[in-house]
Amino acid sequence: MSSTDFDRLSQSLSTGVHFNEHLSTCSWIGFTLLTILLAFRIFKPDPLAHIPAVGGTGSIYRVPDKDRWHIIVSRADQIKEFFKTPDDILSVNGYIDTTFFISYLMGPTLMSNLYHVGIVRSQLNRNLGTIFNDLRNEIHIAFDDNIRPTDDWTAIHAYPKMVEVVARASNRIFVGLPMYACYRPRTGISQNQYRLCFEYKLSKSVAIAAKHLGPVIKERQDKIDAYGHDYPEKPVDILSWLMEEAVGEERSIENLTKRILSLNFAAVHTTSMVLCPSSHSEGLLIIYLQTFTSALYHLAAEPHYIPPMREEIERVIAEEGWTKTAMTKMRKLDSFLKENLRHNVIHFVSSAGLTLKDFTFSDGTVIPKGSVVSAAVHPAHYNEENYPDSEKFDGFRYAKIRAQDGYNNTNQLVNTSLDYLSFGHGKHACPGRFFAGK
Ligand code: HEM
Repeated sequence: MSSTDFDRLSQSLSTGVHFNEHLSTCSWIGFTLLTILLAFRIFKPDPLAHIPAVGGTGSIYRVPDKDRWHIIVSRADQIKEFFKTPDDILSVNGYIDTTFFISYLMGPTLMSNLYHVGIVRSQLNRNLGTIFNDLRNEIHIAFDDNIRPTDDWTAIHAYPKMVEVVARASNRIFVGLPMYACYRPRTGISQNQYRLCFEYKLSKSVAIAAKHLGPVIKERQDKIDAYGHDYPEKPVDILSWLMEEAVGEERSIENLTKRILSLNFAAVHTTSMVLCPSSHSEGLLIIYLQTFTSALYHLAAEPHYIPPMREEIERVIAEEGWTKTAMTKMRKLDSFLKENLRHNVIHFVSSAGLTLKDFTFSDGTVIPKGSVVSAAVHPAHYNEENYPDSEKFDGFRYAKIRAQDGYNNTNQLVNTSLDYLSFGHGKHACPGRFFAGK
């Protein structure tokens, strides 16, 4: 706009003269620009045109997500390629960040520095034997508090009870007893406050959780300052390991709290239910299914599984006592839980990733940069070659395989494979599955 135009416009605005005229000129310019933009959008070549939409034929297809297309890979050899693709081409974290807006909502370092995931993968898994008694104890009390023995049948809504049990068990191991005490309803903390501790309600929740966690972190920090990281009676829990590894800003109460909340999100909402990485996508009709809740429901539907599992549990405990090793000997129980995840978990896709570069499958299908890609679970879990009579729920399917010579250590709940994708597979396979399996 020239200075004369500008002067004229200012004059018009101040006097009100010719204002409508200017307004209509601006509207025309806006309308023309919009038309050009729309034309570009409509006539721009679609980079995904070569990938058929769901309902067509093809082992790689796309389904509409709420804001983008989601590409699904369904053939076994392509799923194998999918899991082998390096992170700098297919990024799980890129997908999580662009879907859940973690960097925007929780600050950039939560995604750029995933040291808490490493802690689950190494320290937590290495210490499962040490924490086993605390975990068992907590589950015991949580069940007693939530499902009280009665003389007669009592109706219970299983899902909220399981969320509570899993949240308490997880947080006993995440932050230890003093902090965990604030979660306990019997201490007077309201149910609502309790929920805020483990639900993801962003800055307000972070602030509330930090208020509870702050004194615990401070007390531990004082001991570290006085005695170093190996101070006497140091709790064996995730908060201790986070405090050992955190550097710089990550040591702040707020940032440590965010890590704990983030792990709660990963643990609680998957163990009590299954949170598919693409659970956001209404277009995919992703179904949340309660992992252990669905196991309980299945047990109620097929109670003939109860006596053999009970017999096995009682026998193993009589021989071994309640130990982590004893758990590994309960093959029927393990098999039932694994079959439940194979058969009942209808999270249609596993392990979503965002392509950071164009990527070409060996059959020549090009996946353009910026696409979301997932592996389809159904073809893997219902493949007749791997699972004879795959449509049938066979609670002891895996126990029967493990009973064969040389197969004892295979087909366990925590084993992932291209045929079993409930915990994902490959380098990003769920690191919390060993803990969840306990
Ligand atoms: C039955 C319970 C659970 C199920 C079904 C489950 C399932 C999954 C799945 C499907 C993934 C994505 C894997 C991939 O991208 O390939 C995942 C990732 C993850 N899970 Fe779990 N999970 C469960 C319990 C837990 C628990 C208890 C924890 C924490 C103690 C946990 C921590 C994580 C973390 C940190 C990741 C991200 C791993 C990475 O990106 O490298 N999960 N989980």
